[in-house]
Amino acid sequence: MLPPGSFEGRVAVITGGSSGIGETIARHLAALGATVVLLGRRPDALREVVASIREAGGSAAGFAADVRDRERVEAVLAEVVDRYGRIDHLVNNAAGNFRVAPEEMSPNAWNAVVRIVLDGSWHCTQTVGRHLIARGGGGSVVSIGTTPALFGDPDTAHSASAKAGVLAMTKSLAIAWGRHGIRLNVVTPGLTDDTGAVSQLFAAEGAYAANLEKIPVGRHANRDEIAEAVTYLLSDHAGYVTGQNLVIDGGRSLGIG
Ligand SMILES: CCC/C=C/C(=O)SCCNC(=O)CCNC(=O)[C@H](O)C(C)(C)COP(=O)([O-])OP(=O)([O-])OC[C@H]1O[C@@H](n2cnc3c(N)ncnc32)[C@H](O)[C@@H]1OP(=O)([O-])[O-]
Ligand SMILES: NC(=O)C1=CN([C@@H]2O[C@H](COP(=O)(O)OP(=O)(O)OC[C@H]3O[C@@H](n4cnc5c(N)ncnc54)[C@H](OP(=O)(O)O)[C@@H]3O)[C@@H](O)[C@H]2O)C=CC1
Repeated sequence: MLPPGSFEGRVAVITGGSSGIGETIARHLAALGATVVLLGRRPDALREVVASIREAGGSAAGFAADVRDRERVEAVLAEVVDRYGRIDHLVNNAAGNFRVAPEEMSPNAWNAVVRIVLDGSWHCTQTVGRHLIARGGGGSVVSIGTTPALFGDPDTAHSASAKAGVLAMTKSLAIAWGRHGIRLNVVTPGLTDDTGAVSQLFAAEGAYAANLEKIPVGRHANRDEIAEAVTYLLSDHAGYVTGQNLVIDGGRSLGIG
């Protein structure tokens, strides 16, 4: 969608870039000329995706890091700046989620998800933001949201609450850092094929088909459709867009709100 070379000379960090939507975002950014840096917990998964992006002619590196670990996040991002001289873009994509009734959720279960989604996004965003401000500004951040953050979901209150926090963080920092030329936005996908969400949340018999029934356009999203929106919002073509939430759910949430 974007002209070739749109991210030439840029460095983009993608958390959870070793699978699902994050992997596809990384592939799109690399194809548009960015050096992509992937963060995730599993080194083998990172190695595989990095090798495949390089085979396709892209520039990529992977760092094993749990985004909940502030010290590790700071150390990795400092190493990225040392190695490449800059970070221009951040995609807060790493997430954890599972279905559990709120009255049955243990404190650890709540924390596991909130610390990945909300704390992890904060650790990465503040660290990258400080780098961007120190270098004189510019740059952009996209965080991946979820429709339950807007409308609620009884089975994923931890994820919905954390993602609502990420949306509020995005709007707050968009105001704070606008004068530094730093833009922050959210992309909120509906259920997207070939991702952890499908296996993690829609594995029960009939759940995937039942969800399909609720979508006006009659199908689930594909990973490229989400990645294209993310690359647009990260790019200079979206230079006047900040603090916004782009919902890409085939009309699923229409009539709910
Ligand atoms: C429309 C679609 C929207 C999609 C949105 C998405 O985000 S899709 C993205 C989908 N992708 C992913 O989710 C991929 C990444 N996901 C993950 O890594 C794991 O699912 C994680 C989030 C649990 C984190 O792992 P970890 O190693 O840090 O955690 P841990 O194993 O140590 O457990 C911590 C606590 O949670 C408890 N608990 C766990 N499962 C369940 C359950 N089903 N039921 C109840 N509780 C559960 C567990 O018992 C423990 O509590 P306890 O017993 O101590 O009181
Ligand atoms: N797929 C969908 O239908 C939808 C997805 N979303 C959102 O899109 C994003 C991607 O989802 P999806 O592609 O399904 O996810 P996947 O489960 O396929 O991938 C999640 C990625 O995040 C990484 N990750 C998880 N926990 C951590 C952590 N603590 N630190 C670092 N990395 C971590 C995983 O790597 P590793 O395990 O190696 O750490 C993996 O690469 C998420 O933010 C999700 O909430 C929103 C709505 C719908």
